[in-house]
Amino acid sequence: MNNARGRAILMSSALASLPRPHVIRRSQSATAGAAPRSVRVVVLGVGGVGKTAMAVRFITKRFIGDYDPTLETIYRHTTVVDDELVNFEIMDTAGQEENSLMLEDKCKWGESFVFVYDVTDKYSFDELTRLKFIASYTHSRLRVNFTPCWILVGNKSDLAENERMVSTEEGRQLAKDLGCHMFREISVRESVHESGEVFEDLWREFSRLSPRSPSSSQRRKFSYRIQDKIPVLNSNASTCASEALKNLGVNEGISTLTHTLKKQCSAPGFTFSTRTSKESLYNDSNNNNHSDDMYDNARDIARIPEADDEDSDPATPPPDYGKPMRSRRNAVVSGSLTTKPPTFPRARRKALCKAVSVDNVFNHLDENSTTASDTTTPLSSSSTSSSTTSLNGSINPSTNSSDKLKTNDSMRVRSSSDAGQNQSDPKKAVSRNPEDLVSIYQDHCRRHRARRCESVKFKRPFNPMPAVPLTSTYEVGGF
Ligand SMILES: Nc1nc2c(ncn2[C@@H]2O[C@H](COP(=O)(O)OP(=O)(O)OP(=O)(O)O)[C@@H](O)[C@H]2O)c(=O)[nH]1
Repeated sequence: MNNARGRAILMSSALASLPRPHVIRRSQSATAGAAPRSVRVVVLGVGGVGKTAMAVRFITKRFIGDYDPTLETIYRHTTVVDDELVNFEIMDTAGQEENSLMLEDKCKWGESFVFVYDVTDKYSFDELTRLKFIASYTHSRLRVNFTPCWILVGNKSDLAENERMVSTEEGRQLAKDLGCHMFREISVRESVHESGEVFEDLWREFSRLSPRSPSSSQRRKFSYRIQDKIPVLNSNASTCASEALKNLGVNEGISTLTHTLKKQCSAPGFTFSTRTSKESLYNDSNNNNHSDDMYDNARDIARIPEADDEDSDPATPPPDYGKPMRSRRNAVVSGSLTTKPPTFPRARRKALCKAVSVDNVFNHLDENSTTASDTTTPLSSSSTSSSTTSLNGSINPSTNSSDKLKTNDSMRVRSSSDAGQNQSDPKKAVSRNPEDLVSIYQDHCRRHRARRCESVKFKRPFNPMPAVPLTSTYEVGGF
């Protein structure tokens, strides 16, 4: 009996001397089962200073070597800072955006701000005074229960030795003059950790300044306008999207997709964020080209007849693809490729809202080829990741699209009275061959990119996709 007691005492003292297990301490709300605390960060700076590179480095630890001007993107990334789970929402703004009203909207959305300049570019340094003024002024007019954190970052310090135009001292002085809480000089290219440290320091300072998170009603108030327009990427979205496209045998678009991660998927109908409403965009005088593109692409793919569409037959009711989606607001990106188009007026929404798999396209082809009618039957031909199994292994990823069907006309199915004509006209015939669908899809990618590049708003140089499948210069992944 005494022996047993002695052993128990020995064991408990041995256990007590063991190191305590590392416990991730969460904020009170997190332990209570609620979401981790979060902060919304807006990264501002002129084009090419490395905003996207910095955000992607923080999230993926990888460096983007190429430059592709950003459209807007919001990244969601959850990580542990000082034993606390933090959810970062990082808005990577377009450095070439010149619309200051849009900028005000973004500033209202943000809770903390990172101002980035390039140490080899004096202009990017000087511009920050204006950007900081807009951000400060916008925030001073809001009634919010938090204090934003401001950080000034000088990037590309690896080039400083030969090309520096802004000294470290000047950077520090500007941070002081602008009332920034911190100043950092970093090289996103050379250092894996410096980018992360910027965001981690920002979180520390923000949680010191504002121990309580901004209320959700406050957040919602500023979210709707912005998040309806800007795609949201969860930090594993790019991998899923690339995989889905690869499984479909579509190489084209993958490099854009992974390259940007950031930037919107160039494939028409494939949108990362589906919270875009055509009506709301149209009502907003600041926005036009982007919404037009999204609308046109979705319409092109689904072939929804328009009143002013030459080929459309107004008497033909839109096809019923099932129950329309109720609320786009709930359709936040969940990290996978989605083909849900933007919200349209009810009649079009009915036709557009259901993502149609490649299998369904084949079914439609079967149905329509047996229907005797003189009308053009609209078809939807976008593909979801769920459809990939049917094509797995059956598509050669290195298919050259140049000798495949090219025009959008091939997306239509004519009635049986046209069938003979279609057979003689390869452009109008619809092949059951999945490779043809891939080439049609690739063609859409190309046209979409061209249209977007022509957009005056974003001032993007025209850079058509080569017909040869691209190999990415780097890989984004590891989320
Ligand atoms: N040498 C060097 N190049 C960098 C560094 N950070 C980014 N770059 C390069 O700078 C270029 C622009 O980077 P981005 O991250 O696309 O710039 P951005 O500020 O997002 O530009 P916009 O999208 O136009 O707003 C890319 O070619 C990057 O590879 C760095 O620390 N050192």
